[in-house]
Amino acid sequence: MSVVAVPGSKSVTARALFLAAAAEGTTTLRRPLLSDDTDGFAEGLTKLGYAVEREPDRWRIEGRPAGPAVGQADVYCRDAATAARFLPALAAAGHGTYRFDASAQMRRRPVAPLTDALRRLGVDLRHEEAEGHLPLTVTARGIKGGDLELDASLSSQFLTAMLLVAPLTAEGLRIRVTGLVSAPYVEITLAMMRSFGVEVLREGDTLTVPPGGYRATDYDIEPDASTASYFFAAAALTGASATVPGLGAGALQGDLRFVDILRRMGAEVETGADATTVTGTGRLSGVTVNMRDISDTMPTLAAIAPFADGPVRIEDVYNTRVKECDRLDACAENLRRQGIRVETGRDWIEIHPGTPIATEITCHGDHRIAMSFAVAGLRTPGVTFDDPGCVKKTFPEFHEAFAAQRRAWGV
Ligand SMILES: O=C(O)C1=C[C@@H](OP(=O)(O)O)[C@@H](O)[C@H](O)C1
Ligand SMILES: C=C(OP(=O)(O)O)C(=O)O
Repeated sequence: MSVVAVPGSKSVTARALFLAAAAEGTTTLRRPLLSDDTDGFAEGLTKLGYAVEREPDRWRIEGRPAGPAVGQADVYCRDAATAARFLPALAAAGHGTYRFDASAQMRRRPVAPLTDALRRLGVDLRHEEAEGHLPLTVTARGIKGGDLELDASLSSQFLTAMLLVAPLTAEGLRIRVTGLVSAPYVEITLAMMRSFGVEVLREGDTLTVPPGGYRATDYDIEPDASTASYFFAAAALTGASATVPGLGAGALQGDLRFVDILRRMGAEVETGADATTVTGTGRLSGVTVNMRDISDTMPTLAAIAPFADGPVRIEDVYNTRVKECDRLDACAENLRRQGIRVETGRDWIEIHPGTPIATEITCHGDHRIAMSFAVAGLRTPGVTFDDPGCVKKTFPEFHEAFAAQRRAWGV
């Protein structure tokens, strides 16, 4: 058995930072993720005037339920969609002029359903260049609240942003949601809002959030389940065993369900109260899976798919085309260059069994493409990367940690 220390969850860290900023009192976050996305998020809060004190394993944030402490700020969200989508909502609840910009990669990703929702609530918001994309400026005078319809078919993050800000509005929000993707991320949002004192009422597709009520708390960040997928997949692929403490039956993140796919493919999976173990059995069968709920782990599965004994078909993942890159195309391109037969459609990919040849992986600046193909590289000596450093978005030490794990496994 090999115990793998996986860094903190990006999604939980980003939400905890927002909630801490919005709460009455001082919050301590334990074991936050230290990466480019979360560093960008924390820096964004600092720019908005929140006091964020950072020691490596403990961040302290002073909350301000009235919104940002400064009247003007310029926030650079880097590659982080959590920052680019959650922080403008937080800023809108304050009073001032706040500009948000991001990297070229993040500028290409959509924010329209969020910015439309804010505008419908009366927020003055201007896009500087392309409509529905960063850069944008919010001229905030608080949010009154009310009823909203929200299309979450491109990203659940638009819904999370509106849910998180809802208690800061004067009257609260009632949101009717359509087309939701990545639904488990909304469950993380609701569970964490509850930890900070706010209960959301659910009736079918409608979520009602009362005004007020966030309270500071001490909060432990669980390990990142999407990051854990690389170690679980590596175990399944090589016959090794990976135990990730801190991700057990009570974990918040839907991406832990990736192990159910590995189990269907032949791996042994044990889920304990506070840890999950995957052990490879030497068998990896083909599978057809719907990954709408857990699409950050689509590249993990796609990269190891050639080693299955039958085709691997992944369905209902259109929104992976609007992530750090077009992930369906990036997976297909790299697999084809490795000599693997691949078919793709609007929202699916099918990968046939084969023996990948060593090539340079084109990462498209996407951490998940790099980490996924590093896993598959366990069975393809000589794989290299055009941009290995792109892993900094969520796991700056990935290559070193993965190499150390490999030595521990002897693979
Ligand atoms: O809310 C979140 O923290 C996230 C939601 C998901 O995005 P989508 O809802 O855009 O699929 C996920 O892919 C992303 O990495 C993190
Ligand atoms: C899609 C991702 O990130 P985000 O949308 O938070 O930028 C990811 O981490 O795979």
